Amino acid sequence: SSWWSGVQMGPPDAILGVTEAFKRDTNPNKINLGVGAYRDDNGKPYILSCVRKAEAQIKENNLDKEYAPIAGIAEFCKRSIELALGEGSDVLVNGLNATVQGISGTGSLRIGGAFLNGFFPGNKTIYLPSPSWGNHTPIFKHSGLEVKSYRYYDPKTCGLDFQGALDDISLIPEKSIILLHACAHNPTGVDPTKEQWLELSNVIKKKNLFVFFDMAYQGFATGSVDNDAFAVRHFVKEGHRIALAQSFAKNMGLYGERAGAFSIIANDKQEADKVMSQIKILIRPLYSNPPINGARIVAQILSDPNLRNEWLPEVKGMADRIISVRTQLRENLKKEGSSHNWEHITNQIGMFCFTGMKPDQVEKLTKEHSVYLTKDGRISMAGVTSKNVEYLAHAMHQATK
Ligand SMILES: Cc1[nH+]cc(COP(=O)(O)O)c(/C=N/[C@@H](CC(=O)O)C(=O)O)c1O
Repeated sequence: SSWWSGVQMGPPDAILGVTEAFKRDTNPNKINLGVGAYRDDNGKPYILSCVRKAEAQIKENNLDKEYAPIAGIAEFCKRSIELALGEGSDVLVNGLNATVQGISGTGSLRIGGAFLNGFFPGNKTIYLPSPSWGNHTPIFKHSGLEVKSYRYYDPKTCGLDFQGALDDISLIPEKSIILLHACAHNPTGVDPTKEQWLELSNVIKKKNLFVFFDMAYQGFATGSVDNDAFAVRHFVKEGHRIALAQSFAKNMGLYGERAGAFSIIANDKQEADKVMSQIKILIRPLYSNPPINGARIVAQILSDPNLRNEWLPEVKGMADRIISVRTQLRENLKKEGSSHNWEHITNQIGMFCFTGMKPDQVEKLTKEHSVYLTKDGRISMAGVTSKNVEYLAHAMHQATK
């Protein structure tokens, strides 16, 4: 018999598998609202013009193809953490951060999980919001951490269960790890208000919990990289020594380039250097050193004032298109005569709308209307355009009336 006769067929990925099913559908009206990847108003993937210009400049530099350092391209790391914390941040001035390049957001979270599993002195359990991005649980379980959750989403209001979150957080054993989505919560699109972030910071500090921020959408939620970093910057200002995973997949459209960063903020420079040395030791046997192309593009854009000033309006443009299709979808559902309250479609923020549709309604939407979305009723608003929003509203009304 074969070595592998015991291997079972695994299920398709809950998110990426939706796109596979979408590709097989021959219906010309089909709509892919699965993967959180931006599309323009013609439903096409979008390459930012600042990215094209950065690539041209890089090409002119005739750079070699040597290995990057284990920690990645230094300029990329410096510019990434600077984007997150803001240029004047004390942390950067005092060199308290240990920042490495990760394989996009996923790889940065994974390095983080591995580091925490190896060195976290407290309770090696990470508490995720309920629900959270589908890949968070496997990432942290593979890292060796125990995974638990705290209440976050309120299905009754399709909004934040703030009191539930506070109640659950106050029950988390001290010195545990808590994961927070910095902005544009996935899959719900529900973010705490600024006041609620202040309260969360106080409760989490009182409970002496360690914060791991996942910031995969900086600039993509409100269109402002500074607004979207509010929570991260507030927590750091309040003295939380956080871990942070960043991704440039969405806000620079670098999905397949896999550009991301992982940071630990230490108490002093010496501690940061020791932490950095241990993170490098765990990266080396994982993938040795990261891919250079995406990091070079990000470093070029963030370090060249002209490119950076071209990027900011482009990321705002993507955020604004998402906000406008939210309004259009809600208006068209009203036109369809839907009796449901769809206010959450415009209250929610970022790439996703957590529609509240049940699995059987999702099933109908896909089977009868060729609209593809994840079973939890999450739709990637990036897949909605001014051309397909009426069709979508009609289909959603038929599936939910
Ligand atoms: C919250 C969050 N964190 C990290 C990532 C990782 O992205 P990366 O491409 O590794 O930088 C994603 C991607 N989310 C979308 C794509 C995916 O599932 O991989 C999604 O939810 O559709 C997130 O939504």
